[in-house]
Amino acid sequence: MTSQLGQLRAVVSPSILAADFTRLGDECATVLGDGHAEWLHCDVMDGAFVPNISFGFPIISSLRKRFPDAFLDCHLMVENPGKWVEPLAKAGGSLMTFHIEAVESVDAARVLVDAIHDAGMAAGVAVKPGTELAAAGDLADVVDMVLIMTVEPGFGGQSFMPETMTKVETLRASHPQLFIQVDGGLSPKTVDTAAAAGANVIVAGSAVFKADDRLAVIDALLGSVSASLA
Ligand SMILES: O=C(CO)[C@@H](O)[C@H](O)COP(=O)(O)O
Ligand SMILES: [Fe+2]
Repeated sequence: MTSQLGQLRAVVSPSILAADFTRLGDECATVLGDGHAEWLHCDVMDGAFVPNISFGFPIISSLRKRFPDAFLDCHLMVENPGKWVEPLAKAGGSLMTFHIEAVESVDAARVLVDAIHDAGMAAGVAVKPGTELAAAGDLADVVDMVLIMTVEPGFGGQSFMPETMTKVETLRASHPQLFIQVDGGLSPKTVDTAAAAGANVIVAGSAVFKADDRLAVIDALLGSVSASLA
């Protein structure tokens, strides 16, 4: 399958969970744009699949209105993800990533991937740190991206789990062109480990939004991945 995401390249996706929600649009404007971040990572949590509630489609829809050209990378930590394909597409999501743990079977996941594509979005599948790669790996030929969680989903600001890198290495060895995203605890200190393992999409919340120089952090993350891809 040809990925909707284009050629393999370094991507940084700042996680808006770490932004100041009272001025979310202006926060996003500080990281988006030429030579800055291409994507915005939007963590949707339902308080059931994960023990936290974050934000939902009205926020995504507002971001779409303010940033018509932004790539909205939506990480759905929700039960019954199929229910949310149409609302997310309507809100303007560019990519919908669902958790393999939230679907009944690989066959059900394939149906969901088709629905996401039919709704005009790219499709991603995520695996928690304790979940074997196998089920999501089976989908690697039909999705546009696989997300290997590097923390337990639910909260920002946690520590990167290096033991998850074996999954990234295995996936990269079998899928040289696949977009592989890592999410949780990524910073200029941990990115080299993820980049060397084969990740090309780096989600970073705290490391970007809590930094004095956000663009310098984004540059450092992009530089690490670009060097590994070269
Ligand atoms: O999906 C999640 C957490 O569940 C992440 O996207 C976090 O928002 C990343 O935050 P940092 O670890 O980079 O602060
Ligand atoms: Fe996330």
